[in-house]
Amino acid sequence: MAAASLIMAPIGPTPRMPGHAPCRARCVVRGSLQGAVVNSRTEWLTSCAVLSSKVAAQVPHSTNGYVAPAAAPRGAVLDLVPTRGINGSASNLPQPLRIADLCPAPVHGSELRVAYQGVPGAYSEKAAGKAYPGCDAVPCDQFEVAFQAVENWITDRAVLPVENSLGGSIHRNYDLMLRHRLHIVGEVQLPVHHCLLALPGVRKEDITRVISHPQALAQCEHTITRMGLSVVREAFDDTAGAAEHVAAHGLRDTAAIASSRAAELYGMEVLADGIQDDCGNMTRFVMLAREPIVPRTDRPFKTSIVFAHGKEGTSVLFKVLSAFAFRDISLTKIESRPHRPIRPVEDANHGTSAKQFEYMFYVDFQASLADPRVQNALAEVQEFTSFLRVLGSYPMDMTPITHN
Ligand SMILES: O=C(O)C(=O)C[C@]1(C(=O)O)C=C[C@@H](O)C=C1
Repeated sequence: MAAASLIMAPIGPTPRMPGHAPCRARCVVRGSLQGAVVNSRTEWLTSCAVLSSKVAAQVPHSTNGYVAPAAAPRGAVLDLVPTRGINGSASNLPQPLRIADLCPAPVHGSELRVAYQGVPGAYSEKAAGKAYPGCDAVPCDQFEVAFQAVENWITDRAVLPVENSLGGSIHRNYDLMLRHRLHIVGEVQLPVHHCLLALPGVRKEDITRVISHPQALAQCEHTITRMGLSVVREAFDDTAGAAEHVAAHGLRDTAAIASSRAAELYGMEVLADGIQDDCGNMTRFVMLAREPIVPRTDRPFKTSIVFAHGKEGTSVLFKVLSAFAFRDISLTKIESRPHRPIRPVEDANHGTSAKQFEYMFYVDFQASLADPRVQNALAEVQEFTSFLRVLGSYPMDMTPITHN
């Protein structure tokens, strides 16, 4: 266990943030409901509020790492600032903690609050329900906000997409996992079945524009072309948000790619069903928490790590991968992301100097951190690398997938 505890050490629990409310705090609703105080969870949900951040260094024209759409401002935006002390008093002075504030996050199921990116009807909301049946799914307007919601004790978990069988990795979430101190505690795979939605009475011939999440547009690219629609495609924050936008603005020349649940929620009609380019279209989501779970060996586990090449020496990537191969540990995924600083490379023979990208490597493998083979492999990997972090060791999603 020595290797594992050494590696896990820098990722301690996230402290409860002073000045932030525990889960059931009252919150200020901004936007069109500015100044209103949400008194109950029901009011919160019916206001269809979307958690919004004061994200430091936020890129103004980029959402989810994609080029921003010409999106309408959200109607109601929920800020993370509590209006009252944690005990409900009107004072801004720090209030003493009560027993209730110290209650651990509820275990699996009811009352667990789970952050997801998007609005109700988004696939991520469905993934949150699959991961934690009966949970309170809390919509967030950006991935970053979902991370902050967990870190600041607004929610107990976040469920976020990391890869899709057609579109590949959702890089933004890989970068955010590195920047934040949350732990992967599980994964869920969700079949993604897209529909083309329009306002009631609108025909396919009326449509000149299709809007959706960039991943959804990419997943339906060929089908939309094959349907012979002469449309421009525009990126939107999330699939259900695109449907909500068409409905809210009465856009009769615009269709949205979203789920059939989004159609029901926003009063849209399904013009075409199952428009994803592959009927096996699937997105993998990870569940994130403030604390890691205790790894076990009595069921299939996956472990996700990230490391940086960094140290001098050759064949680092080869050596790292060999550490797993020699121990018969199957890798399920490897992803590389550029990160700063870019390294200057001198060529002594030609007297030139060039700059080379440095990378973070994300690796998933099919074994538990409690397995001695994994602990030995990681101890070895630490020898070759300048940075190593275990993002989580968690049960694999083994539920049979049914595509409808
Ligand atoms: O927009 C949504 O509905 C989402 O949940 C986001 C998202 C994604 O980020 O990939 C999730 C699943 C689908 O692959 C399409 C979009």
